[in-house]
Amino acid sequence: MIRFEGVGKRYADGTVAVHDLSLDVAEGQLVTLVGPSGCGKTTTMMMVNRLVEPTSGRIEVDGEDIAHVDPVALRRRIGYVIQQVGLFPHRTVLDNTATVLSLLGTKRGRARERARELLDLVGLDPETFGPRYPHQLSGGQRQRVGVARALAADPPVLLMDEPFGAVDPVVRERLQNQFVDLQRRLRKTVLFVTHDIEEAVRLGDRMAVYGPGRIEQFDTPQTVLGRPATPYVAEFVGTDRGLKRLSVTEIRPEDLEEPPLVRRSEPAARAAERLRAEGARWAVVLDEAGELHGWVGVDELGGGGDRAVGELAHRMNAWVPVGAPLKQAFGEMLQHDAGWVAVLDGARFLGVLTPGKLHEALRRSVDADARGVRRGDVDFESVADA
Ligand SMILES: Nc1ncnc2c1ncn2[C@@H]1O[C@H](COP(=O)(O)OP(=O)(O)OP(=O)(O)O)[C@@H](O)[C@H]1O
Repeated sequence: MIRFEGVGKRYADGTVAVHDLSLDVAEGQLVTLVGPSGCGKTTTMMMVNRLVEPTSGRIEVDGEDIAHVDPVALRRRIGYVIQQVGLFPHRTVLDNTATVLSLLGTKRGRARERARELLDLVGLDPETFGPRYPHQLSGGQRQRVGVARALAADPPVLLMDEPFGAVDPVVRERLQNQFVDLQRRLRKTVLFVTHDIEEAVRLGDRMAVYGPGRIEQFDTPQTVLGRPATPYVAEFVGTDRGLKRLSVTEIRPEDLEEPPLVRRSEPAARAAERLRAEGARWAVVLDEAGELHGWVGVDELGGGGDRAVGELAHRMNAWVPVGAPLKQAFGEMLQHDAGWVAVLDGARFLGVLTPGKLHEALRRSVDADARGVRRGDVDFESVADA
């Protein structure tokens, strides 16, 4: 959708901001451009909507060489969100959002209706926030208006230059999560500039790591963190890149361990006998529908006679949905002081994730057929009642 072919930019004073850049951004992908200050990220982005003209190479948007496209027509297809949101101070939030549509000739009533939809889309109640003026909003809310406004003309391409840079870390994380949700639905082609490695990792389908004037690595966050291409990238992503990978690797069903299982309605003594024969010391307790009820120790079952397992079971609060990041599973383990977490698909129990399996999943994330993966030993000893 966006293609850079040997693109360079030398400013009039001789500064080479971008040197021989080649990069392909596929349709519907979000690519983060990350790197230290002054490495050419903003210049790269501004060449796409022709606010800056390249001095060499060519840039295509949707197969068209943009050097031959009228800049105004080009910008209509490209939403632009910047850190200094640039809202009109004397216009309401609703009018600010509708501005682009009005400029494009949309009738006033329709433009305002669409603006309401857009505010709703970015999580701002149009009734509450529409009539307000920009100074009556928090920084995070202003940024959301900026996103709504950029989406107004429904452009297939979005350029975002440190859009969440000016807000505090808590608000920034909320904006990021919300934007991830939005992007999942809208599937725009997005170039997103940031100097925050966490943000680049969290948001990007792919990330381009910039060194001075050139790209050092262009790959998925998992690969950049797991296999930095150069010492420069390794240093840039940080010594805690292993931890960062936990937040970008999802739990898959094949990562899971199958623990011993008992039914809630099973008589305790019979369950104990069966589990002892299997050499298990505890088991996960499921109800009749296969949903997680809790866990129980074999010794507790042993004295239970005819009572149903369910009466003796402990509740299990350490669980995560399948597809959640490994970081969330790790967090649950720590919070509940548990040696494993249950993984659910909706309410259905799928299996458990153990520290060993978590380690395997991390390896799998960079190399699907990693050889020599150590089998994780399940440490059922350390299960604690949550
Ligand atoms: N109009 C200009 N004239 C001359 N040099 C410029 C101009 N704009 C940018 N530069 C220089 O080009 C280089 C790249 O700037 P650019 O803004 O693209 O970097 P960046 O990676 O976006 O930085 P930051 O993260 O600080 O925003 C810098 O050395 C900058 O000083």
